[in-house]
Amino acid sequence: MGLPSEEKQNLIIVSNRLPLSVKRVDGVFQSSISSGGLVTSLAGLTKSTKFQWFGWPGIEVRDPGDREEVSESLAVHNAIPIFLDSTLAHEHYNGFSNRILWPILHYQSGVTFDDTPWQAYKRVNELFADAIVETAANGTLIWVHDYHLMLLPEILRNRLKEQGKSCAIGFSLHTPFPAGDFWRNLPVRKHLIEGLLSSDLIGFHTDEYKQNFIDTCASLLDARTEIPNQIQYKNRLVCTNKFIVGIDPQKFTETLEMPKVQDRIRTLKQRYEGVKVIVGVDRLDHIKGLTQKLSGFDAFLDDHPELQNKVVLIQVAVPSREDVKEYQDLERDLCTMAGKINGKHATPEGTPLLYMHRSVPFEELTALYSVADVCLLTSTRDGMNLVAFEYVACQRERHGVLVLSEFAGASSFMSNGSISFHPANKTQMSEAIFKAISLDASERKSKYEYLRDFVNHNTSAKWGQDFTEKLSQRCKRPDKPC
Ligand SMILES: O=P(O)(O)OC[C@H]1O[C@H](O[C@H]2O[C@H](CO)[C@@H](O)[C@H](O)[C@H]2O)[C@H](O)[C@@H](O)[C@@H]1O
Ligand SMILES: O=c1ccn([C@@H]2O[C@H](COP(=O)(O)OP(=O)(O)O)[C@@H](O)[C@H]2O)c(=O)[nH]1
Repeated sequence: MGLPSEEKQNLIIVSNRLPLSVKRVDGVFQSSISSGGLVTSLAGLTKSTKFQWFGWPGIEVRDPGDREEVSESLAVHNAIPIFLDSTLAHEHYNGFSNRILWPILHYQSGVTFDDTPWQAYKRVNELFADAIVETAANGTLIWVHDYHLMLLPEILRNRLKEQGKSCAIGFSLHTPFPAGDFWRNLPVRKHLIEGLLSSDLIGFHTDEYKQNFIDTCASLLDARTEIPNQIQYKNRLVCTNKFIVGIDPQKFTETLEMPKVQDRIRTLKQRYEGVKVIVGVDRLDHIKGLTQKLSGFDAFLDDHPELQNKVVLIQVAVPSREDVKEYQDLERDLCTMAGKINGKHATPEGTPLLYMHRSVPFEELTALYSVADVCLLTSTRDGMNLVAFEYVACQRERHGVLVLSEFAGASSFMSNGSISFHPANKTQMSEAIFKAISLDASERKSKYEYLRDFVNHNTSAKWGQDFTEKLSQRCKRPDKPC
């Protein structure tokens, strides 16, 4: 299945972050793979679908010659940079997207609105539209991703019309969409929803996020929403649906088979012989519930003195959004907590917590997933959480246990094969960890098999095919009910 081959050539993907982030080291441009689940999910599509990927390269490049050099190096990966000056990029990405919009989408209170970053957000969405309209041809499918670009569908639709072009526009939100009154915290909420409603198809990770969005359209804009998955607004019909984002499980299986990864697995197994390994991999972000995780682990160590030196938590906290004060404060708090936990529970034989504040290369990550008996994910809210999928993809041998917060989007699909808990309840977290390390082999196997089938079925390739196929149908029959 998937798009007919001529349409595969004609897909544009747009996200704030490109798969490669560019840096200048000693005057030379270098690119490295970007972090985070959005890049993982879209990169997983590249095997099955051909597309051009527009986004911000992560660096300011002013000189035209330099811009050409960066563009050429990214073109090899079908990536097209949209250059932004650093103040504008900062206000858009850190100022509005990550200090205002991101917390509201994740039910965090106390957000203060400010007009300067909002103006930057609008400007960046316009600059993205300008760049895309240049390249898009009549009939191109344009698939826009995430909260940094919520105004883009409307601006794009207007610009394309001015140029006499007609393209189907799809939008996927990678975060939750909040329920009830929460969205009201944002004074510019109406602009953003209207921006999205110029799409033909809007995708969410779960039914809950989709329904929250539909309810907001009805209450805020008086849009007609009686027919399931359908929003009628200003004479346009917009379809919404759940599309399950995933990973490329084969990439993990193949990496695990590499001799050097097998060597690394052997070394780690020897190092942790007789010790239960719990792994956590999260961007350093409030939504990942990292302070809750460390408190819960501390409670677990208090509750089980008999397990001293027999359990270790290896927590990878991937640096993220480091220019935002709230993220800097969180980093400091975590460092302090990690020190206190080890101060309290360490023995001459070792420390129970290994806290790593850095990125981990992919091969090391797969080895780490593979040797872990438990994966502990404690998100207070999380669009999906692809780490949960990745852990399962590396558990063919061990049948390790996923301990997953009920607030991760992934929990709506994976709760049957995992141990679910409320991240604000450290007693529950401690009990969940204990249960995970105590499950017998047959219980672990049946949970693993359930999750394996889910992860192998819901791949990133399938996600991309399902969405683009639906979008292409909308393009041909825009008035057809969803
Ligand atoms: O681009 P960054 O600011 O470095 O942040 C990384 C990404 O974080 C968010 O990821 C989300 O998408 C994942 C895949 O759908 C999902 O599993 C996860 O729950 C989300 O948090 C953000 O939405 C992306 O735009 C960022 O690129
Ligand atoms: O050093 C690392 C460790 C992990 N990841 C990847 O970051 C993604 C995290 O995605 P998830 O959906 O769990 O959350 P997000 O960070 O997007 O909110 C996963 O694919 C991880 O493999 C990464 O980019 N760098």
